[in-house]
Amino acid sequence: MSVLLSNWSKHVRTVPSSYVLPQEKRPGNLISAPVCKSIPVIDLGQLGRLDRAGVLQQIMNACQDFGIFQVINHGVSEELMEDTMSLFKEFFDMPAEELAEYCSEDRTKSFRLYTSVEVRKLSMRVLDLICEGLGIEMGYFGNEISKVQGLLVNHYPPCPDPSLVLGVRGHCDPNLLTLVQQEVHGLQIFKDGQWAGVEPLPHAFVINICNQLEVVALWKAQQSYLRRSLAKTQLSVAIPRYIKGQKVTCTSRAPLTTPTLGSRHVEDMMASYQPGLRGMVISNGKLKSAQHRVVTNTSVARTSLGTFIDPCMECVIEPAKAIVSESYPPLFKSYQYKEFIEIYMDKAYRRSTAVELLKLQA
Ligand SMILES: O=C(O)CCC(=O)C(=O)O
Ligand SMILES: [Fe+2]
Repeated sequence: MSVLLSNWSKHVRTVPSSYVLPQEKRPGNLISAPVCKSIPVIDLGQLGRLDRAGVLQQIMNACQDFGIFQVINHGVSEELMEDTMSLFKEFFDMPAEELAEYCSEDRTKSFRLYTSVEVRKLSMRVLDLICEGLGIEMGYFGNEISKVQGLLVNHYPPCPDPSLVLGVRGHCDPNLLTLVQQEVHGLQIFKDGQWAGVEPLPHAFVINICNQLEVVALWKAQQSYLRRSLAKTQLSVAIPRYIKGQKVTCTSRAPLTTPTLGSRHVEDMMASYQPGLRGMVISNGKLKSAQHRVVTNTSVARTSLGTFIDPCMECVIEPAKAIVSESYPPLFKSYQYKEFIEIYMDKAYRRSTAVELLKLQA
C-alpha cells in the first residue's frame, strides 16, 4: 500500500521530493516556534461553582483575542479520551495490508463511535456558553448550523526534515466549531505576526472558533450592539437573524434588555462608540477564527482527533433584508454554506480570504 504514508515513512531517511514545499512556504526553523503560554486554558469545572461570570468572561476574551482556547474539566471522561486515542494509534500501527481494507475514496461512508456522542455534548455546551457570553438565547446554534459532525483523525509520522514540510498548511477551519484532542506538539496558531505552539495538555480539548461562528457571531455582536444603541437612541431597527435556513427578521424597539456580555467587551464597545451605527458595529465584529497549521517532528508520530461541527450544506447564512438601508447596510452577503465551501475549496483563492470575499464592500 504505497499510498499510505504511515507505512513506508518508517523507512525513509530523506523527505521525498513530492512532499518538499517551495522555499517560501516551508516552515524552516519556525517548526520549533515557542509554545504560546497565553492561550487561555478554561476550567469548565468552575461553571457549577460561584465563578460562572468569570468563566464566561474568559471564553469571550479567548474568542476575541485568540480564536482558540483549551478546556479542562469539560465532562468527557479521561478514560474515554485515552481509549479513543489508543484506538486510532493502534489503527495507524496496523500492517499495510490490514489498513488497506479500510481505505476508501468514498468520503460519505461513515461509522459511529461513542466518543462522538460525548464530544457532541461538549460542543453544544461550548456553543451555548458562547451564546450566553454574547447575550443571545441558549440553543441558538442547535439547528441546521450545527447539524453535521465529523471526526477527522490526522496521523503525522515522524519526518526526516520537518523544516521542509508541513503536516497541515496554515488555514482557518471553514465550519462552525472544531474540537481537537492532541498529545504531541505540532499544532501552531498565527498570533501577533508569528507562529506559536498550542501546548498539548493532558485530557484537554482545543476549541477552535471557525469561519461560520465568526460570521454569525459578528451579526450577533451587531444585534447586541444594536440593543445598546437602541437603548441610547430610542430608534427602531430591524435586526438580522439567521435561523434554520429561513430569512427571519425581527424588529425591536427600545428599551431592550441589558445584554450579558462580559464587562470588558462592553467597555470596548462603549469606548469605541461613535454616533452612527455602522462604525460601532464594525468595531465590534470581534469573534475571530484562529489561523493554524501543523508542523512535524523527527522523533515521534503525532495523532490528532478533530471533531468538526458543520452546518448542513443548504443552511442559509444571511442578514435580513430589512437591515439593508442606506444608513445601515449589512456586512455580509447572504450565502448558503455550500457557497462558502465552494469558495473555500477553490484553488484560485487563498482559503483565509473566503470570509472576506463574502463581506460586502464598505
Ligand atoms: O492535527 C491538528 O492538530 C489539527 C489539524 C487541522 O487543523 C485540521 O484538520 O483542520
Ligand atoms: Fe484545522
